[in-house]
Order: sequence, then C-alpha cells, then structure tokens
Amino acid sequence: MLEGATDMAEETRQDRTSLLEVSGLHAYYGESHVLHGSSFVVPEGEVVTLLGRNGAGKTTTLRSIMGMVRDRRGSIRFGDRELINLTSNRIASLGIGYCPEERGIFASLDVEENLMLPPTVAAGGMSLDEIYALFPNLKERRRSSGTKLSGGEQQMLAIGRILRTGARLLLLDEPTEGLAPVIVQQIHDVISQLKEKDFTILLVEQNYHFAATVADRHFIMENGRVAEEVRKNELEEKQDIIDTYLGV
Ligand SMILES: Nc1ncnc2c1ncn2[C@@H]1O[C@H](COP(=O)(O)OP(=O)(O)OP(=O)(O)O)[C@@H](O)[C@H]1O
Repeated sequence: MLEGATDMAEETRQDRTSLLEVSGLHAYYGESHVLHGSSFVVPEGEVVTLLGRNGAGKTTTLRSIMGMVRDRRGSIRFGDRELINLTSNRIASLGIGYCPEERGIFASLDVEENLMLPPTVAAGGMSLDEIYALFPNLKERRRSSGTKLSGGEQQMLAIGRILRTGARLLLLDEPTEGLAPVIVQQIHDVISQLKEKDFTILLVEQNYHFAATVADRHFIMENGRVAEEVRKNELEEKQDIIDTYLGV
C-alpha cells in the first residue's frame, strides 16, 4: 500500500508545472467567513473547473485570485509570484484575465470599442483579426452597441476582450449560464481552441455536463474549500462522489 502511495506522489511530481497554486485560501466579506482554507493547483496549459453547489465559494475564489476580495489570507502563487497582497490592477498586469459572471460589457460602446478597452499587459496578445476569426459573429456585429447583443454575443465579447491583453491565464465565471445549447457548443469550441493556443483556463461552472466535456481536471468545492479533485480520466470511477457533491 505504501508503495502505491509513493507511486502516486511520483506521478503528481511529474505533472506539468503549476501556473497557479492556491493554498490555504481564506476569504471574508465583512464578518462573513466564506473561504475556509481552499487549496488547488492549475497546471500550465490545462482547462480546470471549479464545480460545486450554489454558495460553495467558486466566484469568491476567482475574485480572491484577482484581488477583488479585500480580506483574504493564505497563498496564491502565479508562476513565481505571490499574489495574496497585491492589488487587482497589479494582478491583472501580471497576465491574468478575468471574465466575471455579469460579463461587464459597456452598453454605450460598440463591440470593437469594448474589445479595445482593456489595457495590454504583455506581448503576444491576440490581434483584432485573430479574435474575429475565433468569433465570426463579433466581426459581423462590430459596430453594434453592447446593449444590442444577445447573451451569447455578450459572452463571446467578454472572452474576446481579455484575449487582446496578452493574459495567459483566463478566469471565466460561468460562461455558459443562461445560453442556448447551440451557443454553449460554440463556447466549448472556443475553449478548446484557446487550449490549443496554450492558454491556461480556470472555469467556474454550474453546468456539469459542459464542464465534463471541456476540462482536464475538476475541483469540487463545498463550504468554502476544495473537497475533491477529479481528473478527466477519473470521471467515470468517481461519478458517485461527483453526484453526491453536486446533486446531479
Ligand atoms: N459581496 C458579498 N457579501 C457577502 N456575502 C457574499 C458576497 N458574495 C458572496 N457572498 C456569500 O459567500 C458565499 C459564497 O458565494 P459565491 O458567490 O462565491 O459562491 P458560488 O459557489 O460562486 O455560488 P453561485 O453559483 O451561487 O455564485 C455565499 O454564501 C454567498 O452568499
């Protein structure tokens, strides 16, 4: 048994380098203690999901990584940098792009103006042409104002906008929420293409079936901490555990 455990540790050590390493993360909203020592890793080049029921702490985890929850403790390492005491601006400037659940599209600006808005943080960001190749709908709608877009187009724009900045780690909060199946499929294809382009993606998802088809690794959150790690090749054997946590 001990030998087996050693083999597993060896396997873990030989995994790809972690781009993001969260350990013992606590977060508070005023008196309310929301994250209780959450720990997980996001290996470079992988698509990783945070799963869990409503209120488990998934959005708060993304907001903590981005420095948007002021009262946070523990460690968040991005490459060789510690983020826990940095401001949001500084964190974004290190190359992390955040796409919030509410998408944050400016209604008074058109598609292209929205795309051009976030500042470039690093060389190697995608050009407008590359973004339009990934989202042909956005090209057709490039002079339409933010308010005129469908939910799916807004989501595409919210993702497209962070691709220009040169960020290599993308945090996406429920990109499929409220979208029709055909649009969910498009988001799936976009995420697959971004993975091929070597982006690393941390995704919060309520839609387990979507998550299962797109991700390399899942972390299931419960009560403000990570309760279970499930790799893509373990989905079948851990299905009962997943069902219990998610109630699917
Ligand atoms: N701004 C806030 N002030 C106080 N409490 C908050 C705030 N935002 C979230 N919470 C609480 O923190 C807990 C975790 O919320 P969080 O949004 O991170 O969960 P979640 O897993 O993303 O779920 P959901 O899918 O419902 O957003 C919940 O109990 C929520 O009510």
